[in-house]
Amino acid sequence: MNSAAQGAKEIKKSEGEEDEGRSDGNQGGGHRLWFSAQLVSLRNGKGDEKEKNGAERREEVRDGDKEQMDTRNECMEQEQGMRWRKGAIRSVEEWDGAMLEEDEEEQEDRRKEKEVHSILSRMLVHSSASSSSSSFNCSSAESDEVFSEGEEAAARRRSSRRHRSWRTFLTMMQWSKRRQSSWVQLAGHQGNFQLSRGGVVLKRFSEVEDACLRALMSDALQHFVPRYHGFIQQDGSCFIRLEDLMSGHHKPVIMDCKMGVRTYLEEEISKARVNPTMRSDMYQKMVKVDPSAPSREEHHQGGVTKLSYMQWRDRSSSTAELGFRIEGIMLENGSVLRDFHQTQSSAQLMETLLSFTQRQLHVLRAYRSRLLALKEALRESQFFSTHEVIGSSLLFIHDCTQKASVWMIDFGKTAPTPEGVHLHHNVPWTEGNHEDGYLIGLASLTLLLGEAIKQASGKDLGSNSGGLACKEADS
Ligand SMILES: Nc1ncnc2c1ncn2[C@@H]1O[C@H](COP(=O)(O)OP(=O)(O)OP(=O)(O)O)[C@@H](O)[C@H]1O
Ligand SMILES: O=P(O)(O)O[C@@H]1[C@H](O)[C@H](O)[C@@H](OP(=O)(O)O)[C@H](OP(=O)(O)O)[C@H]1O
Repeated sequence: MNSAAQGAKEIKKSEGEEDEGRSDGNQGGGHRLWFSAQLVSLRNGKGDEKEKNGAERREEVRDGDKEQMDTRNECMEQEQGMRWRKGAIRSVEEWDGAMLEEDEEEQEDRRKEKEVHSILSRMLVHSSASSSSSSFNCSSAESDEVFSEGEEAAARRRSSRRHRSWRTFLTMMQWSKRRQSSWVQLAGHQGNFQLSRGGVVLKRFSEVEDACLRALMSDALQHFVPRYHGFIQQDGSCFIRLEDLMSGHHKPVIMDCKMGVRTYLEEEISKARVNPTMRSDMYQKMVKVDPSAPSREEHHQGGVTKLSYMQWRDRSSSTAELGFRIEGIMLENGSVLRDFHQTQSSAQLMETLLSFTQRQLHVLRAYRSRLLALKEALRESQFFSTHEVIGSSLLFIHDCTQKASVWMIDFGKTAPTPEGVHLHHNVPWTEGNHEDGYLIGLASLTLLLGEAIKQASGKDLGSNSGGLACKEADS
């Protein structure tokens, strides 16, 4: 086969793989559809839902925006003044009663929670009152031996009820465990997120991010960004409401890659020049990773400027060189790895990608296809051509089913380019040119995934079987 034919075959294959990769995105779309329908229903006060197409959904976001305009200014004021309560993630129970909108799924969740508590209390009471019940005899055959004939019918009923209760209890505990353990904040400012329900996460309001998400909902990139559901005010704080990208995944395996050749804004350079504030927390983080990193003066002061810290982070990781870095990974068993500060070389990164995907070819291919599709969407995107994308991440998510997808998140430092500046996104940054190097990072990741696919093709152990030892009902 000549190389052109081979190329064509590769492209065809990629398209097929892309379908696979998108199937998750589409499922996300299905979820979005459902969620939007709930919002419409709440607004119209109607129970009957109609499926809505993409255009209608976008319109809905705009309607929601109109309704929320009154509180937006207040949120922006709060953003300036509010001191964020560190570690403010609250439990599901504490969040109860606090949501502005409670949809059917939320009501069902609440009902299940109450049932779990009531079954649990009943069982504990029963268990302490009766020694025989402590072993939870579930077999009716065993029960037959224990009960006399006269009591048999009632005993059977009791036993069967107990059996059902126990099974329901186990199912609910599994459900409860899944709900509580499935969400993780892998990177970023801890305490920035709150648990929510109905496939939504709440993130601390930022005017910059709010503006980006609004624009993105009708951009060519919309299928690569979590659905934006506007913002809410809660207990005096404002949150943006985002589609929970982990929702619907069973034991998700996730990776956060911060994109671009730099993670600081050009204005942060000017700020550091005019008013160089020493940060002792950043100095501590720096010496923990590399005691020789601070200069003699910084050691003496026990502090570094934020700019100096950020530049060191970019240089000592793969950011400056390859245009992205790994911020964190959560494995299938829930363990979280965040120590990638000095993961810098292509070899280290590829090894990490192979471990993260457990060398599963279908996962590696789905990720690569999704990145190729993202590249296309970025080419068409009006948003991308007019914004400097700094500190934004790609969130990779897969699980033991066939789902694997990549999403753009975190637009807190993404700003419109200054008048007259046109970005290429794939050329080196020099101060004043505002280039972010986003496409350099995307190309590096795509290349590394390609290499990983080659490596895994030789040594793949179980790509067709789903790879990970993960069953739907094993939790
Ligand atoms: N829509 C989402 N669905 C599921 N998880 C999310 C979503 N958005 C963010 N996360 C999780 O939260 C983490 C941090 O997200 P994000 O980067 O937006 O936070 P941040 O505090 O703004 O970060 P930074 O401090 O780098 O600006 C991600 O790594 C991911 O684990
Ligand atoms: O990842 P690390 O090494 O912990 O360092 C943090 C990271 O660079 C964040 O991007 C940055 O927040 P911004 O991007 O929002 O500036 C934060 O600054 P901060 O401490 O001033 O919030 C740093 O501490």
